[in-house]
Amino acid sequence: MDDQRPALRLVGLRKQFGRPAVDGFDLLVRRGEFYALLGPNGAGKTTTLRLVTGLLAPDAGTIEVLGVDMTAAPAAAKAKLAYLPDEPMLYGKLKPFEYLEFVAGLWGVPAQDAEPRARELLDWLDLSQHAHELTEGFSRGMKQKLALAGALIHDPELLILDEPLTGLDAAAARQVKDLLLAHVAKGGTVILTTHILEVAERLAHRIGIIRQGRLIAEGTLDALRERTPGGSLEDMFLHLMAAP
Ligand SMILES: Nc1ncnc2c1ncn2[C@@H]1O[C@H](COP(=O)(O)OP(=O)(O)OP(=O)(O)O)[C@@H](O)[C@H]1O
Repeated sequence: MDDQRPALRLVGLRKQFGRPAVDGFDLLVRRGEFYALLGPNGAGKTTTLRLVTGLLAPDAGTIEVLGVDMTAAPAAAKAKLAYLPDEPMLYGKLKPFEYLEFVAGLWGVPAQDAEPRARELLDWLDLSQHAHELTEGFSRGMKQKLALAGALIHDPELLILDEPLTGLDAAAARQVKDLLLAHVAKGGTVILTTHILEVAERLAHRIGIIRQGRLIAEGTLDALRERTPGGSLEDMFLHLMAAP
């Protein structure tokens, strides 16, 4: 049955650029999970997300999005997900609503569905008062929030985000976190990378730690903490990074 399929299954995923960036990555994320991927700079997090979202082709391994194979059926697999890159691209000459209409059109969302959804997202992210401004004048955080709205406009089942909270002020970070939690509350799946351990601690059902292109530890916050008795997630993370 469709519902039994994981949101994401990676088996033996590999990609190298001269040297391995993703080096035999296995991962299983269930539907309705909030999964945080942590790892030091250069560990392979962004490359993994770019493989998963079909922006890069793997050298080896399989990627299954809600049961659909990314290599065999890329269009069907991509339709089930949305990707928010760490530096999203907007079209500066569009206003927020025009941008969302444009993205909705790319996904084939009918205008009568796209319009109320766009308004709801702009309201939620506190961007409605900027509805008549061109996005080229937006601050970095405002652009990031609008890009998130664009990612959500076709109501994807799986939402994949690369460092979505970096550079946001406290209010914006709260709006984005609430939106992600709402996505999970209605049955969607969220996978994000973050360097902010507190985000992983507070939001994620499970946390995966990646080092040198491999998943080296994974579990709930409590399960991971047991690996470093008395320690915090930060202690455990630094301990794992320091291991030979
Ligand atoms: N297009 C590319 N060409 C060459 N090397 C690349 C390319 N993309 C990534 N790499 C290399 O792959 C490795 C993993 O990079 P990646 O960006 O996936 O790491 P990351 O975990 O996202 O790091 P960060 O936390 O700094 O964003 C690095 O050694 C990086 O230099």
